[in-house]
Amino acid sequence: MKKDFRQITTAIVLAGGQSSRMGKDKALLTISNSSLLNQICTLAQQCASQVYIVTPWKEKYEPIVPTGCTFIQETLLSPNHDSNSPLIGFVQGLEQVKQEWVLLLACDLPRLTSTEVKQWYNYLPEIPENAIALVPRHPAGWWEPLAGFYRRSCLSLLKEYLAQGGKSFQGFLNQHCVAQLPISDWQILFNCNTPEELEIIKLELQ
Ligand SMILES: Nc1nc2c(ncn2[C@@H]2O[C@H](COP(=O)(O)OP(=O)(O)OP(=O)(O)O)[C@@H](O)[C@H]2O)c(=O)[nH]1
Ligand SMILES: [Mg+2]
Repeated sequence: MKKDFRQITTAIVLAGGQSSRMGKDKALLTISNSSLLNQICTLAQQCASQVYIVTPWKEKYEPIVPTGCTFIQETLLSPNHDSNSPLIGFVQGLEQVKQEWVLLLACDLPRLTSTEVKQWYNYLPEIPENAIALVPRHPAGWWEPLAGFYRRSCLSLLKEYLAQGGKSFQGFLNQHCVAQLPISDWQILFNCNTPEELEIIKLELQ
């Protein structure tokens, strides 16, 4: 019987950054009457059998996320900082995952659709056993790590990487066998980081 990868995939949504370029919390930005965090969680629920939201600020987001999502309380590792990093948030989330695959998503991807993500699943059965992830790679060479799939089993490699002083997804992914997730239209991964980018997206989607 054909394996249903959605049944063995947990989505992790990261919602813990400083939004310093935006100047206000990106997760709470509203486009077409719902917040970016609500939109990405809704998409995640349509694409995976379980949805985790990793954040240090559960109380702030609880009222705005769809029923059925589970919060993972992130521990801040440095008392001098209000946030960790996407990589550390991911590791803390991954520690709770029981399923074989994780669909990792940032909260600031307003053009991403569930239709697109469901198509990505078609590539999962094809990827080699030794590939730890299936992630888009921009033609210029960098990875788009916050919109892709990871094997749960890469947790030990991630911890090793952090223990050796590694900090970035780019550095981590460059060290390992990673399958490239084909993206036909890069606009779909448009990242809404600044007020100017928010204006563009509001004009387009509202
Ligand atoms: N859980 C968690 N998520 C994070 C953390 N840092 C960033 N993120 C998330 O990772 C995604 C992409 O991060 P960025 O676009 O760099 O967001 P940011 O760090 O808030 O924004 P800038 O301060 O402008 O760089 C967003 O969904 C953030 O909420 C973190 O320490 N913990
Ligand atoms: Mg971003």
